[in-house]
Amino acid sequence: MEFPGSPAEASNLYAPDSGVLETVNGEADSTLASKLALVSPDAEQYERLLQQLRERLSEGQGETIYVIGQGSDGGEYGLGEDDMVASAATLEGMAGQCDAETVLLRERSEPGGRAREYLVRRNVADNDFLEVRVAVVGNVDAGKSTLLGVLTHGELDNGRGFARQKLFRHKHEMESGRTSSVGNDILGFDSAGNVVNKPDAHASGLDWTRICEKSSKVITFIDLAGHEKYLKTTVFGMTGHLPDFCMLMVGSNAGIVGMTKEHLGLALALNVPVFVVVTKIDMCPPNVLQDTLKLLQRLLKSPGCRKIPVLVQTRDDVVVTATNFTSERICPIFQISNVSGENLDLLKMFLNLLSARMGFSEAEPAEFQIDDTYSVPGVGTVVSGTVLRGLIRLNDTLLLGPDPLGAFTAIAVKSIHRKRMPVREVRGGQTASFALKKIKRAWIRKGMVMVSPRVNPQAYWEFEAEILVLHHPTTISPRYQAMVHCGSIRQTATILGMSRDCLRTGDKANVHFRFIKSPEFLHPDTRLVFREGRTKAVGTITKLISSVNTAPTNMKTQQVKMQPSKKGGFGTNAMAGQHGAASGTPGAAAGDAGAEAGASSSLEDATVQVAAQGTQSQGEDADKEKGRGSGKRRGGQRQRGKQASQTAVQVTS
Ligand SMILES: Nc1nc2c(ncn2[C@@H]2O[C@H](COP(=O)(O)OP(=O)(O)OP(=O)(O)O)[C@@H](O)[C@H]2O)c(=O)[nH]1
Repeated sequence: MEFPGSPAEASNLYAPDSGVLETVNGEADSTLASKLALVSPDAEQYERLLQQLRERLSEGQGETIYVIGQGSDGGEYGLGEDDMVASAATLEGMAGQCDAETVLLRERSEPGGRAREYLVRRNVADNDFLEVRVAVVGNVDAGKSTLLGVLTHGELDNGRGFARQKLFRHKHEMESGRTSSVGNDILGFDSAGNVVNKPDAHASGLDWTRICEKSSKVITFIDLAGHEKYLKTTVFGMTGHLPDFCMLMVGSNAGIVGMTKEHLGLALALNVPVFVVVTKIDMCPPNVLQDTLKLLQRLLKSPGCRKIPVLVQTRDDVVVTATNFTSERICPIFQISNVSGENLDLLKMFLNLLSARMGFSEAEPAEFQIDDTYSVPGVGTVVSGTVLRGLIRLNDTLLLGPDPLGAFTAIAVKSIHRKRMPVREVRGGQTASFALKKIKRAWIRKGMVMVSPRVNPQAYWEFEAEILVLHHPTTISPRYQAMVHCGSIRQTATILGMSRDCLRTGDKANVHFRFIKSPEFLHPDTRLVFREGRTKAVGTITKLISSVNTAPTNMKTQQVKMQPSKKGGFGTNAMAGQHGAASGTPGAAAGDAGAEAGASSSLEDATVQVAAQGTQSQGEDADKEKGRGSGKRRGGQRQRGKQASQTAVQVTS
């Protein structure tokens, strides 16, 4: 393997004190730290080894890489033949008890004999699989759609656009050969790491359900457009679809051109680990390929990127880079041909070893971020997106919002799909879609969320963020407006103030933003991209600002229209996003919803408006609401979803 990064950095990967392999197999216990630990453990040692393997499998969301013949006790690495056979048998036995499979990834010579690395992957329950999302970016014609066609359909390309035809979604894409929308393609691996995609020659596409049923791990490729005119979509794909990794494609003959740097910068700004795939090596003269690789490595090592580029040429390189990849500094580089198939096996092996970055805890309240909506005949409105945290089960009640007033509506989860497959639950890190009853598609925006009533969701008009201006032709000053991309939120915001008089390229500042259209559900520490034409800035949300009495000026007339509704009970205080908290506590809200469900046995009907941006305590709000007579209030039980939806629409119209 070549380590074009500094030798010190590269060798650190293997150094026992590097933090990467510092405790082999995660073993901190000195009695089990010897390379001989698995040779003939007694009952107690075996139990501890087993326990440790279980923990590592849960930490790795069902998989881990286990090293045999290498201790962390400072002894010489490597085992003799008999000890290796005995250790492998012990590992096999432990894996069996964890309901996991072992696959030998690599064997290497060490001074004391041989050392091996095994992938230990838990067998998943029927209809369950590990999920890893990979955003695919790169300049036009780098071969993105072609590679995805080749990987997911198992047929090589002819160099004239044969493989990509299977992926295009729009007629104009077929004609121009350019991707314009965010596309999804899946590649499934079984527990032994074999690709399970088997396209049906008679059917037009892949049978996703079959792939998911047979897979232990499914890689979802988020295929993003390469052309500059679709950059908005590309940014949305990178922020809204929450990729675990970014695959940057570079045509070896074209080199680092067009949007390549832009896309790399975007991945870096969003802290998404990047690997590079250099395509078309079949048609590229060797000197041109070398130039492209040199430029690429220089770019990756530059102060703006600070990556350690690693050319992946063997299966060993794959294991080392894949297992150290989440450290974010390593940047593996593959050189492939979609036409001859060269090195595609290395890329597939790498993809099989990637594990999702997003952890999951069942105890956390559920949060689902919507990145797309559909109207499905016979089903109604369907929302798709990513579960950011927690667990969502069939029949759970979630709060959907914020609507343009900053309010949330209780809905019941009546059907869940993962990759087009009906399931009973989804958890943090997984993508899913939900059919929503009695909710109009037009009512739902990208960036809305569905959260557990425990979350006490608030919607914010304003926030502060620490911003770095990557590029701006002149200076940015207050009142400047640009599009904020944050998760799946995509809305224009105005700069109300900042910690400097004006901002130029390269400047950092604390900036106060205000959304122009509707309040959003935000979290501090979320990364965001702020862009308008050629202006780009990246940053992190530092503070969410309550917006009591800070309704957007462009809503004033509409607010007046909304106020009287003596019958409807929309008192001024209840104007979410205008006068703070709207109604009862979320707990009360959930309770209301529950009560309604009991009364009408239709939870989807129960609309609950919960607090939006108020500074008042929830208790106070609840009291006020009670004082107004909760039964008829919008926070009350009798407000129907339809009515609320209409209200929401009126306000924006
Ligand atoms: N010879 C050769 N041709 C390739 C290879 N990969 C892709 N191509 C060809 O390159 C052209 C462009 O490939 P695409 O997959 O459409 O490129 P893209 O990056 O998806 O482009 P956009 O969708 O516009 O962003 C097609 O004609 C492919 O057949 C390769 O490895 N070798």
